[in-house]
Amino acid sequence: MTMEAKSHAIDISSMQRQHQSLRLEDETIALTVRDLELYYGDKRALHGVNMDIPKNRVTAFIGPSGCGKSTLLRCFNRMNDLVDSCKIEGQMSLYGENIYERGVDVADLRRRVGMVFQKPNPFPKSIYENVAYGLRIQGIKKKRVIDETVEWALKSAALWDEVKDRLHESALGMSGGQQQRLVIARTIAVKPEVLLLDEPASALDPISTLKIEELIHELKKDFTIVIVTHNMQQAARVSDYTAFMYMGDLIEFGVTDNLFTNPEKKQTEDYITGRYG
Ligand SMILES: Nc1ncnc2c1ncn2[C@@H]1O[C@H](COP(=O)(O)OP(=O)(O)OP(=O)(O)O)[C@@H](O)[C@H]1O
Repeated sequence: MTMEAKSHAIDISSMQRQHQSLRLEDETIALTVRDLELYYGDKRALHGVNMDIPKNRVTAFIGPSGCGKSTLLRCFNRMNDLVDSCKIEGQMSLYGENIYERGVDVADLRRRVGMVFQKPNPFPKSIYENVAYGLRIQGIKKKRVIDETVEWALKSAALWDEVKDRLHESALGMSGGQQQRLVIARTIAVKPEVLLLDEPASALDPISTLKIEELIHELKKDFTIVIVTHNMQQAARVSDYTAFMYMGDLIEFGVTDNLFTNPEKKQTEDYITGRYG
C-alpha cells in the first residue's frame, strides 16, 4: 500500500460513526416526498414513493440498475422537467415549499438544490472561472466577494492547496478526481441547501474516490446531501440514512447501520447480501 493510500485508509477509519443514536423522528426534515408517481410515457418508473430526507445528513439511494434511483434524485431539482415524456404526480417539498407548484422559479430551485453528476463536467474555462461562474450568473460583480467565495468553495471542496497557484489555468488540465472536486466547489459556491450527488465517484480511481467520500463527510456539516451509489460499501461508509429501491418502489428506508445489519424486508436483505442486483 502506498503512503497516500495508507493515509486515506486511516482517514476513512476515522469516519466510522456511531449511528445507533440516530432517529429520523429527531431530525429536521429538509425534503419531503409524498405519494410520488413518475411516468416516462406510459411506463411507470416510480410507484408511490414516500420519504423524509433529514437536514445535514447524508442519505444514500441504493438498488439494482434501473430501479429508479437517479429518476428520484432528479425530481428534487426538477431535472426531469427536461424529459418531454416525463409526468409526475404526488408531492415533493423543500422545507415545506412545494417544489412542483406552478410559478416556482426553477433556476432558483436548482441553485438551492445543486447537482453533481457521475462524469466530472467542468466548463472549458479556468479553475477560478469555473467556481466563479454561478456567482457571475447571480449578478455578483465585486471582485473581492468573488475572490473570497472562490477560495472558500475550493477550500470546502478540499482542493485549494492543490490549485491555489494555478487558479487561472484551464480546468481541463486537472485529473478526473480534481475535476470532480472542482465541480463540487462550483456547485457549493452559490450556497445551495441541498447537494444531489449522482454516483459522484464511479468514474474515479480508488484514491480519488476516498477523497470524495471524505469530502462528503465534511460537507454534510453545511449541506443536506443525497447520493445515488451502486457501491454498497460506499453507501455504508458515507451515509447516515439509506433508501433501498427496487423496480420503482421504495422498499426500505432507515438509519444506514440498521439497514445494513438488520434489514426489515427480505428484499433488502437479499440485495445487501448479494443475492440479486
Ligand atoms: N429519460 C428517460 N426516458 C425514458 N425512460 C427512462 C428515462 N430515464 C430513465 N428511464 C427508465 O426509468 C427506469 C429507472 O431508471 P433510473 O435511471 O432512474 O434507474 P437507476 O436506478 O438510477 O439505474 P442505474 O443504477 O442503472 O443508473 C429505467 O427503467 C429506465 O430505463
